[in-house]
Amino acid sequence: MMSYRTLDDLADGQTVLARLDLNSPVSVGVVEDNRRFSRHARTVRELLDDGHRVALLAHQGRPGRDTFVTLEQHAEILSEHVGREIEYVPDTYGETALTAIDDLEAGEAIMLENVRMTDDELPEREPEEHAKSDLVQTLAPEFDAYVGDAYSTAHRKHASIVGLPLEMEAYAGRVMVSEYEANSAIANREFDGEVTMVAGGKKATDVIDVMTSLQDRVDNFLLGGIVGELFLRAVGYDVGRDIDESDLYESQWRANKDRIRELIESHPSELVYPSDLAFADENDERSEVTVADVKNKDHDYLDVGSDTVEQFSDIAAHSEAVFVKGALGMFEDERFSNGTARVLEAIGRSDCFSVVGGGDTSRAIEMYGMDEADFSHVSIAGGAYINALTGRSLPGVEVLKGSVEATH
Ligand SMILES: Nc1ncnc2c1ncn2[C@@H]1O[C@H](COP(=O)(O)OP(=O)(O)O)[C@@H](O)[C@H]1O
Ligand SMILES: O=C(OP(=O)(O)O)[C@H](O)COP(=O)(O)O
Repeated sequence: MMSYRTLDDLADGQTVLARLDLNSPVSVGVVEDNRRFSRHARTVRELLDDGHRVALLAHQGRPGRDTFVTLEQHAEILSEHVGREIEYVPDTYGETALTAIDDLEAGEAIMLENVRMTDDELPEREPEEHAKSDLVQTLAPEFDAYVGDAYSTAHRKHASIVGLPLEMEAYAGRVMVSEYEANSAIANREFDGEVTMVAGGKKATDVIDVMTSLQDRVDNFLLGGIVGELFLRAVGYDVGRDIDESDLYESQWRANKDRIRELIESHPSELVYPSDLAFADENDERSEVTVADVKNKDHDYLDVGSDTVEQFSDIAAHSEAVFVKGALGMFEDERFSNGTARVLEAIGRSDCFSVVGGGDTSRAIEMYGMDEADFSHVSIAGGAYINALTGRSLPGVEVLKGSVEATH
């Protein structure tokens, strides 16, 4: 359990600065709604229903990227989820922002401007350093309390994540609590029965970080995606290749081949390889082949095959806990969704403790008609989820634990 204060400890009638993570996909300048809005809406709605005066702080993208936009659309989307109007303020901590904060009435919320549009936010610095910044020194005195809800940014030492809570009475929001407790369960090995991890997707280096860290805590690593292709290569089945101009296969092989070989040598029985794969045949339809029958790299193998799905589903169904990082196939193309969707369904049907992490992978749940409630927890974090799985520190969590005496 994380030692922290929560909204249950917040006194009545406070002026609250709440840091959310509403960082979203942006296509041609349009911010896409996603589960980060619905999740953070719970914290915001609770603060408003309890009569607090609320200013929201969040970020979008990074300078120089096409996802780096204002939070005007975020305020509109969040208002829909909260069911109350949240006024967008095109300023973060200047006079316009301070006036808007001062004008807040009980039960009202405003959305301050993208905090990454300030100079103080982004440099990775120690909390004590960030606490001295203009951003922190200007905003902190305007509020009674800081609510840290941005779990999916908690791996960043940014001013609004680690500086503000050092200068204010800090509380963990509902997203922070649920994400931290679910995602840390595997690192703390809170299970007696079999623990299984679905290790897939295209960010192989991240996944291999997790596998290396959890190698003594996980009983079955179900290998798929590019991760599965890399492990198959290490045992003599070189079936993978870079698709189009992507450099996801060869570069991640070079970067990880030694660690892959170390895992194979130290934990051979925990590694469960795909026994068959799927590809698009000459009619552009899904076709399957056993790994042993792949003669040369004449296809892009974009999913695990049906025999693999059956084996993985059975292992997952008999596990006490299952953690998912990365998809088993290129599920966005329905022809290659079988691995990801069928194994997720098997996990959802079982009574195991299940956590699905990663922005892309967790999207498969809605895409294939599953319900988030089928799983113990569906994380909205990517990097922070990796840190939690590997037991690495989350500065945004540590500062909440340290800033006030523990009450939980
Ligand atoms: N065999 C494969 N080849 C290429 N891409 C794959 C393959 N299998 C899965 N993927 C891709 O992996 C992505 C999901 O994994 P990843 O991005 O690593 O995880 P997340 O973003 O959920 O943390 C999906 O977008 C899927 O298209
Ligand atoms: O989307 C985020 O991280 P994620 O892609 O690891 O989930 C967070 O908002 C952090 O964003 P950043 O990786 O630009 O610091």
